[in-house]
Amino acid sequence: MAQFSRVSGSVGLITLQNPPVNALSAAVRQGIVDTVNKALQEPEVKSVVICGQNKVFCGGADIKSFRGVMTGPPLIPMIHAIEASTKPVVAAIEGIALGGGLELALACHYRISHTKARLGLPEVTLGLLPAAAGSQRLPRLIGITAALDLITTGRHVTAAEALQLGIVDHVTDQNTVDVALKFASSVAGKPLDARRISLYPCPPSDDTDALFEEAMQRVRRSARGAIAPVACVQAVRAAATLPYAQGLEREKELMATLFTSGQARALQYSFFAQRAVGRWSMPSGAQWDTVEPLPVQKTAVIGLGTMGRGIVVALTQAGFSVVAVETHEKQLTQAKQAIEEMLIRGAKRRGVTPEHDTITYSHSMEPVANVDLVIEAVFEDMVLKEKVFQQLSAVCKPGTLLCTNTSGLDIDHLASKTPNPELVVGMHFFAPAHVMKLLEVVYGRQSSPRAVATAMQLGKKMGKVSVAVGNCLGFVGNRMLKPYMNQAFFLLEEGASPELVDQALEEFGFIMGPFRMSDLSGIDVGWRIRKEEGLAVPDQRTGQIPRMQKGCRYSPVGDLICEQGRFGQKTGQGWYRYDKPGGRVARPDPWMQTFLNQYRATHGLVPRRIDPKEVLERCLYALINEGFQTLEEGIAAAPEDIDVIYVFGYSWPQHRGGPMFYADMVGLEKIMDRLEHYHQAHPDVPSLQPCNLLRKLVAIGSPPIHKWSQVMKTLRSQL
Ligand SMILES: C[C@H](O)[C@H](C)C(=O)SCCNC(=O)CCNC(=O)[C@H](O)C(C)(C)COP(=O)([O-])OP(=O)([O-])OC[C@H]1O[C@@H](n2cnc3c(N)ncnc32)[C@H](O)[C@@H]1OP(=O)([O-])[O-]
Repeated sequence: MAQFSRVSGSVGLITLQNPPVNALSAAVRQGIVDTVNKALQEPEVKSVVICGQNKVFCGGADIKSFRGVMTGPPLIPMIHAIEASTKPVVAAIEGIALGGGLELALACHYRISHTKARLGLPEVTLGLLPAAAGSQRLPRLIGITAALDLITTGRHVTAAEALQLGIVDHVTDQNTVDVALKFASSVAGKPLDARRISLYPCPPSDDTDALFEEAMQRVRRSARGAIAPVACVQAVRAAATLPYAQGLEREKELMATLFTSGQARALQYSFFAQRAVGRWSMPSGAQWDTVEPLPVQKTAVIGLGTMGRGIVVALTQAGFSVVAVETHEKQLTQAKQAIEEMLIRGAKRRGVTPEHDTITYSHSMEPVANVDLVIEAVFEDMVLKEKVFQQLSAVCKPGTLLCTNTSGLDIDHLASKTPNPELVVGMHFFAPAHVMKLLEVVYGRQSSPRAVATAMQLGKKMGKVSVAVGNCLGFVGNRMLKPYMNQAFFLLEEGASPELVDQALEEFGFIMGPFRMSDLSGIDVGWRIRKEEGLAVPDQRTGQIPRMQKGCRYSPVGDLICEQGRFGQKTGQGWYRYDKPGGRVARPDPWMQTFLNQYRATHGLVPRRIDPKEVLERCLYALINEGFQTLEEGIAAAPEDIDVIYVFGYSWPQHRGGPMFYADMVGLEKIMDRLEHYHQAHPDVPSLQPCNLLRKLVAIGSPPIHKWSQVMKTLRSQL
């Protein structure tokens, strides 16, 4: 809806009303058409201000309506009527002006913004492009290069940057609507042609072709197969090369190719999935809106290795005081320096002053006595973690939450080492912890709902996308990664090369395939865990690591190259070779080919040609099958949880929605059939055997993903 009121005699005020973000639903669009007509027809009204209810201008088109039949007045004519108005129209921008919201403001003759407002055209993040003339007006207003940056990245700009770019005419920290009303009456009757952006020529560039060629290459490199960024470049090119009306037609054509695309569906699913995971629930029935989090101001981090340092930085940047504990003096000094440097870099990037004085460094636990929450981030060793939890239980004040950053060890076991297991939860950050958005909040059998609520709220305050999951080995993310990695190893045994496997998954959209990722994070990390699990241990009789363990196929290729000191980037050699230890550029290594040929010969394996399709199906379907298993067990509450974990923690390409959304797109029956096909070929690999939940969903006709949660409820009760 939109409300019209007359203010100070001659200014008409139009207020958009559709909380929480005044999205341009059919009713709002109709309201704008009606109120603009009213303002233009009322002779007393000399100028108009458009603002949004609740100090929020407009969050753009109503994303929730995209899957339905579009009703109500179309956006473009509505927006054109504003620009064509003979009375000046001023946009009073508070909170946000995003997508169609900014396009609405660009049709106004003047834009006044509050200092705290954020503006942008983020349509590309939803698999779309600015389709209410934004791709034609913005380049005309701020130039091609700046417009290309905002439209192909979808990034939000601050009011200060919007003023500097020329998107807004004035920024105020006063009441923006009042300032806009005063301004509107001051420009009443003034000529407006010079304020109609669609009439502006697009500022010329030295070499338009070269500029767009370079932009297209850049966008294609970072898009990882996403189509919307490419269409955005094409739309802006239309603005630079065509008259406005033709450019608008081109914008419409391009939007039509995107609107119904699978990628747009995936990205919009991902948008709502990110919001859905915030509405967490536990098997006990406790959930996000029925549990009050505990207050947290003072925090502590125990262990200042790579993860601990990142967590200290993330907590400090979120405004918490931190006690940073590292028992090794030398490690403490190095950590202090590293943390300070990260804070300075972060502050520079955000244009703020670095916060240093809220961190207390200590090599003893004493200063931890009065904190509200502790995050343990010591070496991934259970015995060491038990000792730390016992020390914390002795030092901390009653009611202090004890959180562990373990990436997969048993939360219940650690909790059993403390007098208050209800106050123990996992907070699994992803490296680098001050950069990666994902946080797995892991509840154990005795974790209290308040402990979970507190960890989830802390994650949100740290700017993380937090997902609540149950306790099991590897939780959700790492647990699903195991069958994915195993398939990658098995494919090497059967004839593939690391390059072939990685290329198939990188063409699918992953930033890095399993072997390049493993070289980055260190192949020895997995090797140490496999040794602790008793897998990577040679048989005393044969001296070889058995290829069948507990009746299941096991591939020791990763263990064998670690035994040769090939840990990846950090040693300059891993699955690939690098120019030096710490090198980043992976090059195929002839040594690897020789090693794999010898390994196959040793184990009587006859290599065969493996096509990328098989790589994708075996690695991704095994991972997806494990995902269904975690849903079946209730470790993951809903498919959205898994998909958000994989998009924000494991670089699953967002334009493919996530593993479970992808499974829905591919078709559950096909996934099950292909798994059965590969399981027949590899009966000693249980992770290829379709799990019950997948079978049941197929048996009842493969309902769409948004129906899975309700099906799971009944199925879990039957399973
Ligand atoms: C023609 C035109 O060219 C094209 C085609 C378009 O215009 S395409 C649309 C372009 N617009 C966007 O991309 C902006 C998308 N929104 C956001 O980025 C963020 O929401 C936010 C605005 C920065 C606020 O963040 P927040 O953290 O304060 O709260 P929230 O939890 O995110 O949001 C609060 C609630 O509002 C809902 N919501 C937010 N934006 C919405 C929108 N545009 N449409 C419908 N619902 C929306 C959201 O789902 C949540 O609902 P619920 O979960 O409570 O039920």
